[in-house]
Amino acid sequence: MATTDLSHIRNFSIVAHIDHGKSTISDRILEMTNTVEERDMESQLLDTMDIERERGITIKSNAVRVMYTADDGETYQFNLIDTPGHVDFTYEVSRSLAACEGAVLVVDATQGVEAQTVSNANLAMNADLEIVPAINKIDLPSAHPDEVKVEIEDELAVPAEDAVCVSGKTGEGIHDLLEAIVFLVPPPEGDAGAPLKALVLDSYFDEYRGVVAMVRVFDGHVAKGDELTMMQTGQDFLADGVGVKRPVEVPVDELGPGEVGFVVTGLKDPESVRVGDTLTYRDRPCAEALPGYREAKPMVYTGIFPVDNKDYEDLRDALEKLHVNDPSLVWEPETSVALGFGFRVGFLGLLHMEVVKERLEREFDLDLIATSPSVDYHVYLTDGETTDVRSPQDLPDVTRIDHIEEPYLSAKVIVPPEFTGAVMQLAVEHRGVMANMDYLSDKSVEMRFDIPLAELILDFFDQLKSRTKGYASLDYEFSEYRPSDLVKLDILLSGDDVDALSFIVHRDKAYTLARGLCDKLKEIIPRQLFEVPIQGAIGNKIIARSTVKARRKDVLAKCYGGDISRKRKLLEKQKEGKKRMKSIGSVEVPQEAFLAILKVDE
Ligand SMILES: Nc1nc2c(ncn2[C@@H]2O[C@H](COP(=O)(O)OP(=O)(O)OP(=O)(O)O)[C@@H](O)[C@H]2O)c(=O)[nH]1
Repeated sequence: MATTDLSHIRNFSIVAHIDHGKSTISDRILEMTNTVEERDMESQLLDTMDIERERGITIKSNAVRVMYTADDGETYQFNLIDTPGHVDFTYEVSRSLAACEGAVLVVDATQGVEAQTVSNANLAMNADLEIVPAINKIDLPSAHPDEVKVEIEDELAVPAEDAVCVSGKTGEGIHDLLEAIVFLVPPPEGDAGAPLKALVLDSYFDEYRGVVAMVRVFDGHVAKGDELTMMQTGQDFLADGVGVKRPVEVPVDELGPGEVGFVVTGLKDPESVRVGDTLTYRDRPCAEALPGYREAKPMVYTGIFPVDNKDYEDLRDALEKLHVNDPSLVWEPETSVALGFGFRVGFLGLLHMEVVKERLEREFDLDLIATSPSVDYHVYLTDGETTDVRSPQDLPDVTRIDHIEEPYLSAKVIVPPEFTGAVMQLAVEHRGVMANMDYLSDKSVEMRFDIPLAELILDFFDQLKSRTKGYASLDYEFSEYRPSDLVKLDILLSGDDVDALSFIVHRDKAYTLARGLCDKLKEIIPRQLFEVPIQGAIGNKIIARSTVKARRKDVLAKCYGGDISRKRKLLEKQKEGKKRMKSIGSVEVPQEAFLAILKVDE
């Protein structure tokens, strides 16, 4: 396959608020351009990870080449880049946009503009992309596309006369959308004769081929056998192959200016290829590297420990491999008296944390325990020093602390007016302070408030959804560090302090949370052969307690001697349960106990 003339290439992303239908529209595009035979069509083709399919969400961006023969008779090469919609993955969206000239902005015709629609539209505009609005789900009876057009113009300042009305479900309007892409998205520019200049959009590790880099070529060409270098890391290598995804991998002779595809590097060290780096010729490098990406800053930290301590090295290895295609992941070793050796891992948000933990368990077959999430506290000591504390157990003794500062966010919630009271109350319960409130239209209100990140990572999002019947949408960004009256709450099991269960909390909430947590742990920790007192303490002061009563009977006592197979089954069941347990002193503690704080209803 030769490279395509620049005027016949269109590179675009599809961006939207979560669940507005990006993946469904991408599927229809693949189907209608015969990229995928109908019989091979499964839904959410671009969501390749199991977790993505099961949860119906997109986590990673994905780039696919589609050939489209337009009404003008010409065949165009579309490089379609699917992006995630959840606020945790905004970073991934901005990466994809750097490779495009246009963005299809999908807005659900029943929901209208939501918080992530606004921020994604802004990202696309800041990247100077041509925006093609697409109003989706017009097959639904509750669709109100004309009102959504007005919202797009008023709230996003994007002209909506060109907005295409589509249904990802029935395929209606998808043809018009493809035509709009041809006409509205500008073709890429690039110099075919210049030395190679390509942006690494993403990379992943393959057991057999080493690191595979997804790239967007800006100038020059790349082909199998080229001697290349990564400008940031200085890593040289020989291109082992180049190709495109359709969405299965198809080798091509070369990738030229404006094209998107993959380069097999053969490199075994995942660290040698960084997303955002510039790929060029070793002996004839381009004059300067592409701007690259802003580093993603982790917001949430948690301890991750192998259930079985001998898996520690495997866990480190797995983190290194995941890091190749998720550069936002950071970690450092952490030791816990209760859980042994593990890592303190930084994430972009709670969903990111869940996804990483699940990928580690599934893709690398590890049994893991995650401890309750924490933020990065700035602790000012009486001796004038400051220290960053990301794990409650690292908090210095109170006598050494002058004051503590915690990160605050500026949060934006968009809701129908009838829910403003509920949102305000929720915000106050989470130490939020209202900054302002704006009527975007008579159907939606934008509320802005300052709120500590630590509050948002507990159960804020779930509560927001349930108290607004799912109508509210949330977006947030870091604002500043502010002083807070924070204390460390310790949890003692049978009188022993369990470091992995302690957490940092605002003093005003310590009593309620301690009581809630002791009660929750009492439900979670199974009865043992002896009584287990659970206590919550600040320093030496016990502020809450509960007790797990002793178990009276042995499981086997149920089967009166004879039936051996039944006996074996019961023992096996018990063993299965044990795998997910961790012995803390003499107490068997299940995995959920370490995340119980997320489930305490205040
Ligand atoms: N009725 C109807 N449902 C649709 C349409 N498009 C998508 N859906 C449904 O809306 C839900 C979300 O669609 P997705 O394509 O997964 O949304 P997404 O924007 O890719 O979501 P993320 O990848 O998680 O950000 C799914 O249940 C789809 O079946 C449509 O045109 N009509």
